Amino acid sequence: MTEAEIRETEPGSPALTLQGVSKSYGGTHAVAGIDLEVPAGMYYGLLGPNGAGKTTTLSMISGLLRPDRGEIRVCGVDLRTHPRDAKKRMGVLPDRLRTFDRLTGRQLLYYTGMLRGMKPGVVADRTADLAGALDLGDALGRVVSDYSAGMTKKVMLAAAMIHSPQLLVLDEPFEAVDPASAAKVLEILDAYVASGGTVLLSSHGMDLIEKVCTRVAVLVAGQVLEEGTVDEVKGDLTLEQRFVELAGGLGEVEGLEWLHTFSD
Ligand SMILES: Nc1ncnc2c1ncn2[C@@H]1O[C@H](COP(=O)(O)OP(=O)(O)OP(=O)(O)O)[C@@H](O)[C@H]1O
Repeated sequence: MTEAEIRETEPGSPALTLQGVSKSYGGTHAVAGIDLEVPAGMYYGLLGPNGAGKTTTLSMISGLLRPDRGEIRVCGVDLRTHPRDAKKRMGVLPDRLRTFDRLTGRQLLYYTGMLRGMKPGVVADRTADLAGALDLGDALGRVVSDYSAGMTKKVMLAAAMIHSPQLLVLDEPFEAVDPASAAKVLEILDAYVASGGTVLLSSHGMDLIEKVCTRVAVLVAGQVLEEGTVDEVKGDLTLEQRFVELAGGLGEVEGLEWLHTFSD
């Protein structure tokens, strides 16, 4: 497919679909046959308590893990049968900040651009734009292993966006990012979504999800317990209250009385 064809996703056609997707690790059913449809041109939130299967789901979507069963389509392209076509439509910020951290920020973005088949001049221009927008200018000459957690996240976000994909898959994009930088990243993402891009994000920040997402899916124990617009899912509650309810409520904390008797 040509770049022009790639850009021409029909308005309203899904940016991502999952059908019957499952993944087990030994005896642990991390993701148990989920269906999801993420419409194009919106923020879509994937929520769930610790261990619910969010990272496993995002890793399968980004092609880092192979599902045991089920089908994943990125802008209509089957990830299993056409992985290159599907992956070039996607930019990914993985959960753990594993990257080629012996490279400088500039080298990492150059390397990413080359892997994406971009022209060096375009990579250089976009690197300058992204570094300016994300306040990374001074850091580009330093190796990524010397970055703070927030700076690493920002340079990896820049790497996810450099080839202007149709879908951004972001696992906890704002964790460790300071509020001023987070506001800037959101501004960039808002403009991206307004121009038809799709952001699938996983976050434990309920306020953020409630503020930016049009639709959400709540994953609990590897299954989609609830899916819909934010208003549909939260009903009369806040999204956080609804999340706690779906995750099984607060329960009583018992058996930690020893914590209240201090040792010498
Ligand atoms: N590599 C692995 N090997 C074995 N079990 C795993 C592996 N990765 C994840 N799991 C298990 O799969 C389940 C889902 O984990 P996953 O990391 O997808 O959850 P999550 O929703 O992203 O959690 P969190 O919010 O804590 O990041 C958990 O029970 C976890 O222990």
